[in-house]
Amino acid sequence: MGGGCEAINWSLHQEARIDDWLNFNVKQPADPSSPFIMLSVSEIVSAESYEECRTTADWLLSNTQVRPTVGIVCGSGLGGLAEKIKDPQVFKYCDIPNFPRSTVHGHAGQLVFGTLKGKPCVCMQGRFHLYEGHTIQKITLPMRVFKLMGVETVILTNAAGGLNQDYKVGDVMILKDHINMPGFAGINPLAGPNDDRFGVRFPCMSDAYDRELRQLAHDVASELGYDNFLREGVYCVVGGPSFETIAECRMLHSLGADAVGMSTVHEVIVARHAEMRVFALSLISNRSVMDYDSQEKANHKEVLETGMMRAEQLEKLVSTMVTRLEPIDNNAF
Ligand SMILES: O=P(O)(O)O[C@@H]1C[C@H](O)[C@@H](CO)O1
Ligand code: HPA
Repeated sequence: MGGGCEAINWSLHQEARIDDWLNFNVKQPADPSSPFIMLSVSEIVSAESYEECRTTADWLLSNTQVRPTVGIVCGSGLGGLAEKIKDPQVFKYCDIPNFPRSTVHGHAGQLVFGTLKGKPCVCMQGRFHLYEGHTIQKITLPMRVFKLMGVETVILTNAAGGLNQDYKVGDVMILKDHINMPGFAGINPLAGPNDDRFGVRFPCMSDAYDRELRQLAHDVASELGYDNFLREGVYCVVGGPSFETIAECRMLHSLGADAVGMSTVHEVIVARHAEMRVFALSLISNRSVMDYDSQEKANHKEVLETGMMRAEQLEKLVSTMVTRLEPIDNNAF
């Protein structure tokens, strides 16, 4: 291939597709007077990402009659929500073109289509994390596939450590905002050339967590009698997989974070870039260790156990919210 593209191990098929792409997009610039613009591999890959997402969405839509308007992402130990989906059609991630593989215990690794209280849904039973070694484009690919399948609202769940000292294990925190620690080091799913077919170059994140959906969650939780364990706060994402040190927990709390986790934010950024509504909640699976005299130790077993303990209420909360979701009026000003 031409200069400017580092040598990487493309398959023959991919090489052929890239040559086609280069011939179409680079060797014949739209404006003949313009100089050749040699794209780096990352630009080719990001341009490929639209094609990848389109291929994946078309493959899924050709294998199910469901046309989902709601997308749900189940975090560690929270996959039970997918069991509530009626008339489920299940696709294992390993069978879905371009989908990564889930490798974390507590993440089933399958996509479930069906209806939740009559609403057409698609549910990720298991998600992907940077610490598994996936690229940030791969872990957020499902969000773009959701968009291309017609999803309007994304509901994300995760398990997180409680930095806020008022939080107890088993509390549920509605996310009102996030702190993207990896983002400060340039690790952002939107880094690289922007694909206008998904969204704008500089998307706003100050309204990432839909105010109406947060209010709906509070209303439903009150009706269900969940007020005693419902919180609302700021979620901070870190890379993981090691849990945070005491100094890190103290720092993150001083920065305004109420909970710390290893997921969700990257998906939210891509979902908002594509102008889908976002609602997210954290199950506080453990209290972050903030005191050098503490004997507590964060561990994944405790995360999964807390998920099982709170699963029923979380499923009830989310499924009831789904029944009350109004379709987005695309003509509304
Ligand atoms: O997918 P989530 O964010 O729920 O998974 C949490 C964070 C880590 O991946 C893992 C740590 O126990 O659980
Ligand atoms: N830190 C980071 N991620 C987590 C935690 C935690 O304490 N608990 C569950 N996921």
